[in-house]
Amino acid sequence: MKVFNTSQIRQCDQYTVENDEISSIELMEKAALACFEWIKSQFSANYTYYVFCGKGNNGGDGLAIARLLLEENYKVETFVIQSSSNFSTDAQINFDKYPDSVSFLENDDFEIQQENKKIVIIDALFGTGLNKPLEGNTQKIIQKLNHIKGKKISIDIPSGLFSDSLPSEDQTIFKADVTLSFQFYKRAFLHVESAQYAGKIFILDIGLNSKFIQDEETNNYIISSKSVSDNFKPRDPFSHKGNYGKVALIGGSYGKIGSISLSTRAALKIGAGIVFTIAPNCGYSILQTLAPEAMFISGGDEKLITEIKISTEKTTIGIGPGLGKEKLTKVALEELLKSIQTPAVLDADALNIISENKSMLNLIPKNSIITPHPVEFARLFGDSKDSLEQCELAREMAKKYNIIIVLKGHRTAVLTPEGKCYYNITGNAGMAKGGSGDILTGMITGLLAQGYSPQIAAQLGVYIHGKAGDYAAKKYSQEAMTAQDIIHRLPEVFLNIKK
Ligand SMILES: NC(=O)C1=CN([C@@H]2O[C@H](COP(=O)(O)OP(=O)(O)OC[C@H]3O[C@@H](n4cnc5c(N)ncnc54)[C@H](OP(=O)(O)O)[C@@H]3O)[C@@H](O)[C@H]2O)[C@H](O)CC1
Ligand SMILES: [K+]
Repeated sequence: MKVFNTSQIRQCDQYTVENDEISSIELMEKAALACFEWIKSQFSANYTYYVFCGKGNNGGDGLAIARLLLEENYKVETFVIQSSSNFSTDAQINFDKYPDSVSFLENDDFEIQQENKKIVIIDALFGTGLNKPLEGNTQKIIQKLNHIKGKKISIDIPSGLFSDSLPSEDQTIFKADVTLSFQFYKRAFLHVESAQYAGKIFILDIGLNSKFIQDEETNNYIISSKSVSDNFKPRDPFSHKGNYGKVALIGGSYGKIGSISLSTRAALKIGAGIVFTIAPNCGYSILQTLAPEAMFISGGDEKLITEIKISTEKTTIGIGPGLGKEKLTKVALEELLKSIQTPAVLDADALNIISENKSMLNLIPKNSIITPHPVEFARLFGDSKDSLEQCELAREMAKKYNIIIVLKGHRTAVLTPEGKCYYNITGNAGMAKGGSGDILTGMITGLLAQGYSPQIAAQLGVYIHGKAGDYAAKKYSQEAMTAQDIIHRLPEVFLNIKK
């Protein structure tokens, strides 16, 4: 699913009006109707709706939603911000059509009775036409709204938030519980600094022109469930274990055998045919007990990995979880990287070792997948001022080193050597716990071994990982779920991927 910037969304809007049998006012009505239907499906008529509208098309949406609510006898109070700007053409039409009186807001002296009242505040003040940070009266209005208790819904985007950039710390922005946005994710919804204002995001289809959407180029995408099922390869009934690849997960050190055992179990559970674990000898009994399906290969020492003895020709390597950064381990990693010709997966301490020996970056086989969290990424490639800048730096580094970077975070992003960015929108805060990353490493390595291309293995890996995490949260709660529960919920994910 493509992510467009504001100017592309505007062009798509315009193209739809010029090429389809729909006028801009009809498109606004369609957008308002989609919001109204959503609201109706969630809230009863016991609520009072306070609709705050600007003078642009976002305000036009708000006025149309308020009218639709009134027409079905919901209790509605509508406010329009008084400003020197005129209404946009379509907002004016909806203002004229509004069957009740509206209150014009000169400043923040409006009153909302909160006692014992179920209230919904609808924010249709500013949308994608925001041209500068809010100040003066608009700023005061939004600050006041942010202090009122009630359900808060933003139309298209929280007012005060820009679609394509991140806010500064002192920017005033409406804080929504829910954002009902039209047709596309906006980039701001995919970065933690801005997404926190949007709450839960629902993308409503308003039928914008599909040819435009198909032809218009972008470098940013969402990994959709459709792309996952399109790329997913069901198992061949005539196959044997040799058809599903050979994996070697390498890592663990004294006290950190758990991490490589999680990777091992994830690789097994994601469908890899044959799995080896290379770990220090202290991990032997633990690994053979926790993952009896996998074979153990000694990493050469009791407590750390000093040698990696595996033929890398037909084996897909995943290295890093719990590895440690001892000098002998670094040498073993260096030797391994020099010997691999095919893409591998590098995570955690494998990346930390490389960040302390930057020349090793050039040893990473092309099309390999590295899976840093933001701090590991910064150690490798330097600091960034925010997550958007870090994402752009990752895009450059993926191109420069010809690798795939899985930048983990609130919305994990997969950056490719072609400069594309694929955001993952599955997953939840219950996964922000030790061990989740080790599982992702095992999953991506297991998918790569099964013959998925590195880019698809990375995309499927992050999507499936997040989806399994969502099932785990549903069953055990975000608080009580642990990383292992992500592995346990993989069956639901596979049973639900359309084959
Ligand atoms: N394809 C779609 O997604 C559709 C989107 N719709 C809705 O349209 C808006 C975008 O509408 P637009 O009219 O372009 O812009 P806004 O409504 O967001 O805002 C324009 C008005 O806001 C004033 N403005 C802008 N920034 C500020 C500011 N910092 N302080 C005060 N006022 C500001 C601006 O005034 P100017 O005088 O500065 O021009 C305008 O008055 C989109 O978000 C959707 O909600 C369609 O309805 C359906 C299709
Ligand atoms: K808004």
